[in-house]
Formats: sequence, C-alpha cells, structure tokens
Amino acid sequence: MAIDGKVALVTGAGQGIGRGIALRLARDGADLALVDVKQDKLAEVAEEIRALGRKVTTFVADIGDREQVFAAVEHAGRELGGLDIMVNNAGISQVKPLIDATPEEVERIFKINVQGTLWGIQAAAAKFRELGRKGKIINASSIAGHEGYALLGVYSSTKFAVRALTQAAAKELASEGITVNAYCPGVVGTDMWVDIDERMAELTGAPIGATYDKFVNGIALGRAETPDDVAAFVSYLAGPDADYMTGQAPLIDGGLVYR
Ligand SMILES: NC(=O)C1=CN([C@@H]2O[C@H](COP(=O)(O)OP(=O)(O)OC[C@H]3O[C@@H](n4cnc5c(N)ncnc54)[C@H](O)[C@@H]3O)[C@@H](O)[C@H]2O)C=CC1
Ligand SMILES: CC(=O)C(C)=O
Repeated sequence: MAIDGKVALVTGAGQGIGRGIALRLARDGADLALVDVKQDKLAEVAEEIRALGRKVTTFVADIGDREQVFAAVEHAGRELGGLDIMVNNAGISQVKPLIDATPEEVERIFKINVQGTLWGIQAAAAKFRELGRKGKIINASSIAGHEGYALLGVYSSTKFAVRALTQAAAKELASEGITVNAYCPGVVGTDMWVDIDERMAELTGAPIGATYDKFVNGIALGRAETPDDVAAFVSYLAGPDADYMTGQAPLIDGGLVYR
C-alpha cells in the first residue's frame, strides 16, 4: 500500500470530510492520530480505524490554540512513533452579509481556519525537522478559496488565506523536502452544509434545502460531493505519487469552479 507504516494526523477527524480522510488513509496503510474538539466522535472514528487493523490514537484539541496543536503533534509522535503526514482539515463556516460581520465573529473564524492551519503547519514542520523526515502537509481550502461567495465572504477570505499559507509554506519548506499542498472541495454533504443551508434560508427566505440544491445543480458531474471524493484526492496528496507537487491548491469539486 502507498503509505504503509506512515503516521498521519488529521484534524477535524470526528466527522464529515476529516473522518473520510482518516478512514481512507487508514485503508492506504497509515496509522492515524485523530484530533477534534468532540471526544465522543473521535472515539467512534477510532473504533472504525481499529477495525481496519491500523493503529490509532485520539487527542482532544482546539486547533485555534497553538499550544494545543503542538501538544497534539507531540502526542501523535509519542504514541505512533513519529509523524509523516499532517492534514489540517478542521474548519468552521460562517454565513452572514459582510457588512454585518462583528469583530468577535471575524476573530473566531480567522482563529480557527487561518491561525489553526498556520499552527498545524508550524507544529508539523518542527516535528518533521526533529525526526529528519520529508513529511507532507495538506491543508483544507475550498471552492471558496478560489471565489468569494455572497454571504460567505468572511469564510471565503479565510480559505483564500489558507491558499496563501500553503504557497508560502511550500516555498519555505521545500529545501527540507517537506511538501505543502491544499485541497479545494466544492459542495460536500456534511453537517457544515446543513448549517450553511439553514443560515442561508434564515437570511434570504429561501426554503430549507433550496440553497444546497442550487449549488449542487451547478455541478457538472451532476451530484453533490462526498467525503470519499475528497479523501481520494487527499490520498494522492499524501502518497509518493505527489512527491513532485508542492504549493498547489487544486479544485476537487465535480466541475463547479474552473481555474
Ligand atoms: N462541506 C463542504 O462542502 C466543504 C468543506 N470544506 C472544508 O473542509 C473542512 C471540513 O469540513 P466538513 O467536514 O464539511 O465540516 P464539519 O463541520 O462536518 O466537520 C468539521 C469537524 O471539525 C471539528 N472542528 C471544528 N472546529 C474545530 C477546532 N477549533 N478544533 C478542532 N476541531 C474542530 C468539528 O468538531 C468537526 O468534527 C473544513 O475546513 C471546511 O471549511 C471545504 C469545502 C467544502
Ligand atoms: C463549505 C464550502 O466551502 C463551500 C463554499 O461549499
């Protein structure tokens, strides 16, 4: 298997895309460190990974807190014998007109989506250095990191920022053989989209489900994305076939945004 015996840490692994990525990397042969704020969800995913015959450890951490991210990486290294792949997946959404966004709301989403990704890059790079490994760092951006969406403007700006961090980190870390890439999903049917759809309904008066359907109707391949669709691409980014790729943030969206 492509990443047999490698150690991967996935943030936001308790559900949705992060869970899908963790399960896929386990099927690819990796041992997994699962990080989330939700202890009960982590335990469920860990059980699924154990059933696949891989080693797994869990760690409750808020990625917005730098010390907690470094502690999570330390924990993974200690429990699983190192670190090779860091997936900075956890993130939150926010649906609101730009002109109404409060300082507290902006601070919170930047703390998690942008600072959380930066702390993940820092902690992983420090661990790869210490171990002398050529690790891979993989960050969650979005179609909203390539295009600013109405009512998702602040969220979109955090995902543009993730692309900037990905490019800059790739340039800074390349000489050590560390690669940094991002994945940009489209409309994935997770709890995040349930929240986005509900908030859009409140703000626009659209019926529940209508915003989600409108976005999905724009997808050339004719269906919503699944966590497995995203995980298949992350599997490629985590494996040796992506060794010569760095600083990129490709769209994996079924044909929705074209760049
Ligand atoms: N669902 C979608 O259509 C898309 C999602 N994305 C991105 O993919 C990533 C995952 O999204 P989903 O799985 O859909 O979201 P989700 O809301 O279903 O799951 C997110 C997970 O991250 C965890 N989390 C949230 N804040 C955290 C924090 N501060 N520290 C640690 N864990 C935290 C949550 O507890 C949850 O388990 C996010 O970065 C999101 O922005 C990107 C494009 C599209
Ligand atoms: C959640 C997300 O990134 C979008 C725009 O679907």
